[in-house]
Order: sequence, then structure tokens, then C-alpha cells
Amino acid sequence: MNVRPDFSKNANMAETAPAFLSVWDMHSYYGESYIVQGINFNVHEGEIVALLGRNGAGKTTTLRSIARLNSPQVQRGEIWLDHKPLHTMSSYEAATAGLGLVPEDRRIIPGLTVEENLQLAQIAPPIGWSIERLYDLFPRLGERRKQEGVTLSGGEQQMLAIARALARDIKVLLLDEPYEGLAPVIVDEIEKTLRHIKEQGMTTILVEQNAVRALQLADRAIILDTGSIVFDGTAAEVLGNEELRAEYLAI
Ligand SMILES: Nc1ncnc2c1ncn2[C@@H]1O[C@H](COP(=O)(O)OP(=O)(O)OP(=O)(O)O)[C@@H](O)[C@H]1O
Repeated sequence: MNVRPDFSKNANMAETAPAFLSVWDMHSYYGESYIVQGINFNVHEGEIVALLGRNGAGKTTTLRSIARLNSPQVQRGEIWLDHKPLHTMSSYEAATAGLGLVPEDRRIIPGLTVEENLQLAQIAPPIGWSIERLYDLFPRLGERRKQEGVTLSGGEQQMLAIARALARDIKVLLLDEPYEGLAPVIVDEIEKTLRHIKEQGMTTILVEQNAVRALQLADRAIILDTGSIVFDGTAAEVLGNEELRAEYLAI
């Protein structure tokens, strides 16, 4: 049986309650380039955690490492999700174990309608939200169900990418720059939906350059700088700490 190790002695951890997702001493490389340099953090069930930091700090690399993609290579460390060792898994196995990655480029499949993109996500178990429930969450997608996915606006494509992740039975939603390139009014709409998804019990890790918007949504924030964690605490603490914001987030 898989059991989660006790990471509670780790000094970087903001809390000692048992975590849903634990990243322990994770080191990630692109070839010879040493990017994520031994990070530790916990995410609790139902939380939204914002992963913040300047360009090139290692946010996307951290997210991709958790999702067990082939690149970067995680050369050391452990990643546990709900008592299961993700660090021993392929990306496919990690997805089946409950990780739902929404990559920055959204990966909408050309030639397929909105509905077909969602149906494809449900071609094999574990199946998550029903397509009708996803249309209730994103009415714009319901209205455009017969439209080819890649012809949607940027905001609608982001909604489709999130909906596709929820179409599978996931435990953690990993969002890479969901607000990038979107008008504030669309960001508002996506933020509202992410709040609703949280109310349904979802756990979310959000990588975002738009730190102000991410902090409005998140319960907690982890700030990375050159591949190391420099802050792990509440979103409210970041908003109240001018020095921290200026030094690492330029806000
Ligand atoms: N495929 C890759 N091969 C080599 N180096 C990479 C690769 N992808 C990213 N890097 C490098 O890894 C470092 C961290 O990149 P990462 O994308 O994780 O940063 P980030 O914090 O997400 O910032 P950004 O918002 O700019 O993407 C950067 O120095 C980047 O140049």
C-alpha cells in the first residue's frame, strides 16, 4: 500500500496538517540546466495555491514536473498525491491518478468541435463532470458546442481547456497562465468559474504572471525565485507585504 511520508519537519512548509499534495526536495533539469533547485511545499485539499515569481523563476517547470511530463527531468525528489507516489509515474499514470494539467498553449485539438474535444477527454475512465454539467459551468461552450474548438476566442479556448480537464475525474487542477492574453472582463469570467470549481471541492495550483489577479483568487501563495521557494504563506500576507511584492513580483 502507498503511504505518504511525513514531511511535516520541513522548514519551508507553512502548515503541518496532512497535505493532499506534497512536493518534497524536488530537483528538475532541462538537460544540463538545473532549474528547480530542491523545493518543498504542501497543498491542502480544496485550496487554491498561486505559484508566483518573475519570468524564468521556474513556475512552469514546477507545474510540468508535478504533471510528470518528459521534459523537464525530475532527477531527485518526491511528489505525493492523496497517498500515491507521482514521482514513480509517467505523465499518463499521473493523469489517471488525478492530475489535470491545463497547459499554457491550451492544446485544443484542431478539426474537432467543442463537444468532440470534451468527448475525447472522456473516451476512457476515469470520467469526471458530465458534458451537460460543463456547459452549465461554461454556458458559452454550450452555445458553441458545434463550433470547431480552435476557432473560439482566446478566452473561450481557455474555458474549453479547463472544461476538458474537468471532464476527467481529477483531484488537482494545474493551471499554467490561464489569464495570459485575455481581456480583464474575460479574466473576471474565468476567475468566477474557478471560484465555483473550488466550491465544488477542487484543489487548484495556479501559475500566473498576473500576480494581482492570482492573489485575489488564491488562498495561499508560493513565490519562486531562481528555482527556489522564497515565500510560502497566505495570499493576504503577500498582498500586505510591500517589500515582498516589489522584490519578487514587481507589483
Ligand atoms: N525546454 C526548455 N529547455 C531549456 N531551458 C528551459 C526550457 N523551458 C524553460 N527553460 C528555462 O528554465 C527556466 C525556468 O523557466 P519556466 O518556464 O519554468 O519559468 P516561469 O517561472 O514559468 O516563467 P515564465 O513566465 O517566463 O514562463 C528559464 O530560465 C527558462 O529559460
